[in-house]
Amino acid sequence: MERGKKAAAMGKKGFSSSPAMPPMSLDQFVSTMAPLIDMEKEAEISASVSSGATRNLETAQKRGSAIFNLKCVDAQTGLMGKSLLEFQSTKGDVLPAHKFGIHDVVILKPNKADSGSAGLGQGVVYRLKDTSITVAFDDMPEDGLNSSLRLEKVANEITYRRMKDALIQLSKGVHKGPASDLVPVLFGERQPTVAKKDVTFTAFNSNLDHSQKDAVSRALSSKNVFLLHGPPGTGKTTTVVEIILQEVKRGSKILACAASNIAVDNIVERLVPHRVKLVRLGHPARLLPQVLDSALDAQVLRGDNSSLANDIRKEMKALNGKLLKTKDKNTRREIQKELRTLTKEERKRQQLAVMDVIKTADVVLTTLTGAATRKLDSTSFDLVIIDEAAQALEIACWMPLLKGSRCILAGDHLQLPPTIQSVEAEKKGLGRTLFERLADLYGDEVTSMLTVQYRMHELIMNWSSKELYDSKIEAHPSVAAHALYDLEGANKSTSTEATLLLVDIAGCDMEEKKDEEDSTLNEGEAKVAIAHAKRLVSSGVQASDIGIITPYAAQVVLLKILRGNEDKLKEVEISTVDGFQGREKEAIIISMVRSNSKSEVGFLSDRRRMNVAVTRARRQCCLVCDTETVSSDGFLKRLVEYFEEHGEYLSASEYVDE
Ligand SMILES: Nc1ncnc2c1ncn2[C@@H]1O[C@H](COP(=O)(O)OP(=O)(O)OP(=O)(O)O)[C@@H](O)[C@H]1O
Repeated sequence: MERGKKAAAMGKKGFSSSPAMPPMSLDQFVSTMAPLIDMEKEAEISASVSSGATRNLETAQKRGSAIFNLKCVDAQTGLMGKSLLEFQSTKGDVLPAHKFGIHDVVILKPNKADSGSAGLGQGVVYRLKDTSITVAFDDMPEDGLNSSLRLEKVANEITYRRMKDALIQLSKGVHKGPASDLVPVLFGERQPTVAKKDVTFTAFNSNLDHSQKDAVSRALSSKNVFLLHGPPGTGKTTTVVEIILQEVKRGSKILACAASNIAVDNIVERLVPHRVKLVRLGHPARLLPQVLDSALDAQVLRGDNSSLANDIRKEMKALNGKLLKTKDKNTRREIQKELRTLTKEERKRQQLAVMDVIKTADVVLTTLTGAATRKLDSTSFDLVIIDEAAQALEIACWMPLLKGSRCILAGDHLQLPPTIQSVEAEKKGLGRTLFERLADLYGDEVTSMLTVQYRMHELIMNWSSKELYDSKIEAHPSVAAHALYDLEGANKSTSTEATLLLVDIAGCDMEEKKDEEDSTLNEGEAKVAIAHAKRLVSSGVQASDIGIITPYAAQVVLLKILRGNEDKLKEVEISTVDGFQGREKEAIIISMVRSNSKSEVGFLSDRRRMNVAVTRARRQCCLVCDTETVSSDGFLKRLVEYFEEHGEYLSASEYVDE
């Protein structure tokens, strides 16, 4: 029987978020993915300013891939010699709507420069606020900083090149590489195996719950592949960290990766107190300040080979000085020869310094793309661990996987998948994750689900647990009944008492609209969401404990405008649902936006998006929506009914005029 069918017949799965797909062979994978990567690359390039498609700068601005009319308000040196420049709008407070993200590569140009011009410098977005953007440049741009400026987003072609390389390596066969035993298992040609005897261990973290302990034990027993399924708030990263510590104790060399820099840094931060020998690879501007000490650059600077390289550089400087003063041909030739030798030696010393650090580390941590760096070319690992694996393209996971003989993937395919720009590539399966594919292929045989959650009040959790996790999740007693008014400084009031609150805009004349970019927004609903945030703050809840999230980008901009400069609400975080994955707040206000006579709900019906939205809340979840419109979708109807049954119902009219 084919493996996928076999798993189904044995009742091992039923946990895919999309209809079960037939198992995929290595050849099929390579031939399907190659054109899809190109499509995705094209889609990203055409959305960036440098492409012909957006030569028109006005279009670039509309699309959010350029920010115009900026002024440089601060310039500092930091981050191992990088220059940090902060920009604000010359026109007003909040930056115009844009699609810049933290860590994006950008080019700085004079405001009116041609679209094809070289610009003043290229850098990496280091910090992003509503009112300012900070960029890290390798060198301080020499001039032009006093005039009006713009930033353009650059397509990140390196990632695509590296993914393509990984695909080529896979297609050539990896018979002799470190992953030679792993590849057949991940493509269903060979069964996964586990240690004959259960592995017992003494946990470093004495608080691990039963499901976490069980998962660690099964991970340690796995010989090729293990999936750690971590629903919201269940301590997935806590468990990953315990697995890493146990594996280090066993003597394994580990490559630990995640799709995002922040997830990698989270692991680094939690490993550092255990004095693990680790190194974090990556551009310093993309790392959290608190992990910079673990960065490769910082460790290289501390190494012996690096100080030798420094001595050589000093010698070269002296020789260059001599060269400038010497006219005699023979002496010049000799100095030049010596300089060439020293240059080679210096490069060699630098490389050795890097190799030293990587060789002695028990754990190397980097993003998936970072794992394809040449610095790791000659290093293989006993274990590759990928966190956030359900948010990563499968082909991206192969960059680290090719370097290891065993793997552990952690994630939750019932939260949002990776973002894909090309609609065509998405339709053809680029977004299907390895986590999901393996879950379909092997199911429970290789999977453990964490079942105790440490974030949400029981009422918030129960909806998600029942709808998506077969009612298997339980709330830890420390959070099961926690209320907003238990927070320091908060009072018990009608606004803080409810755990679930449904604010209905049906019949309140609050129809949705489209903005110029065709994104949907709803002003009435945005006002209600802000009004509820105000009520919470008036009841003593800290603004920084409140988050307003919405599926639509245009609604985010509108909410930020409506909040304005009100000091009281400044710290309230406003974001898209997708941008808030992985985060949490004590109180979450969800603005669902859709309100129309055709009962169209668009992408609200993606259960993974609503799962992420609701499960960001720790003590209160307030759903602002048009119950008539959204109830046209069966899944959303059940959500509304759940809130009606277990929470408090209010009409939006109660918030009008606030
Ligand atoms: N066994 C435990 N006992 C007490 N608290 C725990 C335990 N496991 C996890 N937590 C707490 O639960 C919270 C979430 O843990 P962690 O960051 O590991 O979760 P996660 O599953 O990676 O998060 P997300 O839901 O965002 O993916 C943290 O505050 C953590 O300290």
